[in-house]
Amino acid sequence: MSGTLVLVRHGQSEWNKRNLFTGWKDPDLTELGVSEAKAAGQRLKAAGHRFDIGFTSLLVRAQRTMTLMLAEIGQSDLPVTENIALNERAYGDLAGLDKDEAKKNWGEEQVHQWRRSYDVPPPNGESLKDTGARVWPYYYHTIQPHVLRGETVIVSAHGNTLRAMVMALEGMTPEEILGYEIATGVPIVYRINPDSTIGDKTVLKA
Ligand SMILES: O=C(O)[C@@H](CO)OP(=O)(O)O
Repeated sequence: MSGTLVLVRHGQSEWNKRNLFTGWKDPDLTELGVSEAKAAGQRLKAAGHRFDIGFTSLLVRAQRTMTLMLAEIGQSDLPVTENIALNERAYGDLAGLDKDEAKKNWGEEQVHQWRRSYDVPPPNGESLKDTGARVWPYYYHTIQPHVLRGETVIVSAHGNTLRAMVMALEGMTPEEILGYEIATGVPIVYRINPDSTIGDKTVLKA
């Protein structure tokens, strides 16, 4: 029996709106972020998903997105595990800086490398590879066993932790992940076969 894995990036945060590097900082959702989370829940409900377990990070934007989605689905009592492994990539010295200011200071190409490359870490922060080094074991040891048992699993996390997960799930190369973006509040639904291959993928856009 195949299992289902749903990945959702949190709704817009205060710092997404202000264009600031966020990482492990802990801003809340904006009003738009709250609506995005509710809309994601409504789309999951309309697609008929009922969850067996949820996973999220220690950061309020991902936790609140999970709570808002589950309320829409009518599953506010779902067991949800919170783990630091799903926290956003640590942005080091960039956390709290304006993304456009950073481009002016260090140049567009350098900032793009820090934000989207596989293995170039921002100063004192994590590269995507470093982030993957904590996300992948957590996925394979803790999340995937539920999916392979045929359960339906929801993960509410962050742009770069989800990029790391998608990279592993889809077998993307470092070049392919460079151009891959994950939108806020748009569920990505994978049906996963018992041998861990992907059956199909659906993106629940508005
Ligand atoms: O600031 C951050 O933590 C992330 C996600 O918003 O930014 P980006 O991946 O776009 O560099």
